[in-house]
Amino acid sequence: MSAHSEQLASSQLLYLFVLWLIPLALTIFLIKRLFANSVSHRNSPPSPSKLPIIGHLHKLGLYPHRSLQKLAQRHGPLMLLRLGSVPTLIVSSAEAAQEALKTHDLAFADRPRSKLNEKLLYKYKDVSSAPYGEYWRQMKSICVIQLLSNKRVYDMRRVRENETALLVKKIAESSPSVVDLSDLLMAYTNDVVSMSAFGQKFSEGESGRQLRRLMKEFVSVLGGFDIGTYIPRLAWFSSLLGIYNKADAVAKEFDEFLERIVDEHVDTTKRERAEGAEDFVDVLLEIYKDKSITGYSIDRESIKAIVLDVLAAGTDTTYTVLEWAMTELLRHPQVMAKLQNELRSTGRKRSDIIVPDEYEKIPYLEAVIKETLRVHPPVPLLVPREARNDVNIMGYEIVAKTMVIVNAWAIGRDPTLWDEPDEFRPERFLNSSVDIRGHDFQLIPFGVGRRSCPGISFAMVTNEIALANLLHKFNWELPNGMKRGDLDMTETTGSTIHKKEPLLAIATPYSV
Ligand code: HEM
Repeated sequence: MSAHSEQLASSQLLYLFVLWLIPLALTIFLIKRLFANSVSHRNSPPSPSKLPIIGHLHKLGLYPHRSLQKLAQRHGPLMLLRLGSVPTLIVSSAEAAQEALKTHDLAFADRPRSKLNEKLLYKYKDVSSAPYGEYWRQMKSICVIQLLSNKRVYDMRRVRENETALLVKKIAESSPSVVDLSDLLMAYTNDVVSMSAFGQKFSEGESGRQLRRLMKEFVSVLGGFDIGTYIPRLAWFSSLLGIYNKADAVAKEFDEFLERIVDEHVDTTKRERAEGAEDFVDVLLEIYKDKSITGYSIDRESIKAIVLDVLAAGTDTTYTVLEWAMTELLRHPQVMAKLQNELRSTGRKRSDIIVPDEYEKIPYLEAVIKETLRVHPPVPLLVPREARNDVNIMGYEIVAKTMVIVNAWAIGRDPTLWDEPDEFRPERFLNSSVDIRGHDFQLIPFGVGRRSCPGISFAMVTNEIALANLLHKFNWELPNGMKRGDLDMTETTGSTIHKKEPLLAIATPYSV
């Protein structure tokens, strides 16, 4: 979802606030030094100099993945920062990521708590923020086995095929005018996710309008910066800004929306069931009614929390890949031409919707998507973890409750792992076994281990079918004589990184 401007405004306001704290912090720092006793330190990872109260918060800047990469180049692949009062381990190399996420997967399998997560995510009853433990294990296994397994994702192919056909139709009808690809791709991914989750579209009708507005507000509040998370005694400032009241209001309205969805599914006569497959709410209600399916019961709140997770974790992230892939293809016409040749050389009819799947692999298409995930991982710092106990990692002692941030963006651009890491060159994946499923630590856009993303297959097939058809059926150029070097690559701020300016392009239907 796009909440760019709100996120930017709130980030900038908070950033100014953090800057205002610097003189205060410096004064306290000097006073403390005057009275300081020598303190014994454990063998902690290297840490840049910090300020009292805010610690290293001021070093994050508007693009933390970039600032942290620069810091790691000076201080090493394991750094210990203090974000306010929160000790935070920053992991910036493939080797360190393997140590943290594989060797010590269990120790780092928790998520940090925050007041905003608590308010917006049903008191941590969703999968992504749930504390590590039995409840999380049950919810995660419902996602992995019941909702997002390869079989379920395959069974839901009609939704993807219909939405892809619609996307192609919209673009063909707009030709030769300029199309806002960002807007179209966001509508496509959001509709695939919401149709799969509960059989309704984001882009249509009154309920779609409400959902679009709600998601925008939800992402803006959840992705915004809450100083109270890092400096609890300054939580009053977040209250003053109205952040917590806003979170309560959004949570309440979202809950009413999800209640209605669940009610409509309970009373199947009230809704037209999508042809063919069940949606996620149907599956969750079956488990709710019959605990023998999973061996444990779930309540109504868990159903709503899982659906909310799917919307929050699945829409923005999936769309971002398509937007950056099309941006890079427009910047690299020779890559686009090579992909089009591959797609068009197989003797398919122009009107057919191409459905790449496990039976029909399209190697260069896969390579383009992997390269996009390497250069533009949608969630560059993954989702923060938290140490469940004291851990010794690469000779350093990490204390329980330390937050862990893995800079997947920096790892994907590490020159010791990748030739010309800033270049978009899908060929690097053609004769390589490096994959995105969390076994190759130089490419981990979906995370690794117990807490890794359960939506990989869903996201990959949703992106592959759309990209294959956009490139098979159309030739693309930039509008108004724009040169490819002029394409604005500025990123948005926030936890999921989009292109800041919408991607505009002209499509011409391809004819043999
Ligand atoms: C390109 C698309 C996507 C990307 C890049 C992505 C990335 C991620 C990342 C980095 C994590 C945290 C992993 C970790 O801590 O190791 C995550 C977790 C998660 N993702 Fe995704 N995701 C995507 C799509 C999806 C989709 C489509 C769904 C659901 C339909 C989904 C559902 C989740 C859930 C529920 C979690 C929490 C897992 C847990 O805490 O155990 N994601 N995702």
